[in-house]
Amino acid sequence: MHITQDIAYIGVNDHDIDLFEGQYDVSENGMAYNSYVILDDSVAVMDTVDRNFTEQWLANLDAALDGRTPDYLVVHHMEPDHSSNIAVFAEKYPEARIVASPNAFKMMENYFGSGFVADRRMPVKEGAVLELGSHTLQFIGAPLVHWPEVMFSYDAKDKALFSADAFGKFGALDVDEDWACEARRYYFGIVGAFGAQVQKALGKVGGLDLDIICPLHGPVLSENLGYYLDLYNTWSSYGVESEGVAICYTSVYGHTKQAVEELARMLEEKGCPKVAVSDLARDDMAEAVEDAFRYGKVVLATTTYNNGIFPFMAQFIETLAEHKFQNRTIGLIEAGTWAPKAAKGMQDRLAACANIAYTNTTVTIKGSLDETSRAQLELLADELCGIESDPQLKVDAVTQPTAHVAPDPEPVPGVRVQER
Ligand SMILES: Cc1cc2nc3c(=O)[nH]c(=O)nc-3n(C[C@H](O)[C@H](O)[C@H](O)COP(=O)(O)O)c2cc1C
Repeated sequence: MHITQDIAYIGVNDHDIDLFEGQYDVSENGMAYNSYVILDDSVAVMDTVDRNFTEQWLANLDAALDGRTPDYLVVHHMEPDHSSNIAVFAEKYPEARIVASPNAFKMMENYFGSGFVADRRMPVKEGAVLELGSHTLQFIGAPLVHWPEVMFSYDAKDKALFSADAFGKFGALDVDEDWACEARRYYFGIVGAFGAQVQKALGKVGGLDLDIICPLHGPVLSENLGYYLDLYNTWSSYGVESEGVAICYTSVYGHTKQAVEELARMLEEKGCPKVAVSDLARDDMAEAVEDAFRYGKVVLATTTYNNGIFPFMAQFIETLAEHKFQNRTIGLIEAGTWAPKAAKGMQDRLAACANIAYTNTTVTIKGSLDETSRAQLELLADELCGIESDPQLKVDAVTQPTAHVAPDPEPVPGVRVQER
């Protein structure tokens, strides 16, 4: 498939994969491993593909070469889903030179043995160029987007940016689906922790005259590139992409779930533009992470669990913190039967996240929902929707001291309680 007159697509679709990078569920729509070839006076192949698709990729390459021989293999990223066939390529095309960052060559030795292609290496650094004829490749360092060795390359003739994993998405190319949802889940899962480095890379490409973005996963982007660049700028600066509330919860016996459902209904009734609800034990946690980054307000609802918080919520907050979750407003709903303390447990873990604001209202469910906790839910919904609450609601929401439970009655002399 030709992308431009001289740039051909030679990648493959993977519908056998269930978990990408060992954790992201792609069992429904698979993955694409993209590879390209620039056919000019010289021929440059841009990255290889996953080791499970060697034959198909070589056949695609062969067809695109149409009898020609590659002069270069340009390696943008060394993750095995792109680098696994470098050794196969090097053996099949012994004259071709390998172009990559110095760090990439170190990784090649780790994967393919010391001295690998030592006599055919072309290490390139920031700003280096490779003349192919009418096409000139300019190399742009993009370290930690998302591995240390990553680089982009820019072809001035076709105004094409080869962007490594940046601007990629989950999903094979023979599946027709919305780009943003699976690109957002992919970004926050895989690149999310490296926002500062993505910002730096965006700064380098911002001034380029771009017509095409050729990522290593997902479709080639060739229209309205500003939409994609703006999204990457929002995501990598940890900005709020959409107005709305993400509610992420856990519940064992349904009481916390009931509170979440009542809160979601209240938010919708009060005009909240979007309420995204995730059950952290049953839904895809990567989707919940995506929603937590997408919206500016997040409600975390969980049960007190052996004096701590429920494991899925602990894992979720840890994942958010690992991905540099920040700049958000958080509302907390805690459940407990005898000593609710999940709110503190969640806040202690969220202390690792920067610039987190908490709502004034925390909802405490002791056993099951009652008038007080329902009033707290209403207060929380008002606050999240920017609505001034009825003063009476604030009174109703005050947790009454626990009704004094009378001690067991003293045994009446002479009356024996039947021991079971
Ligand atoms: C294994 C287990 C441990 C719990 N530990 C506590 C606890 O330490 N303190 C407490 O107040 N409630 C504890 N609970 C009760 C829950 O916090 C919660 O009140 C109960 O599960 C009802 O909420 P749910 O219907 O949303 O699950 C525990 C529940 C379970 C299942």
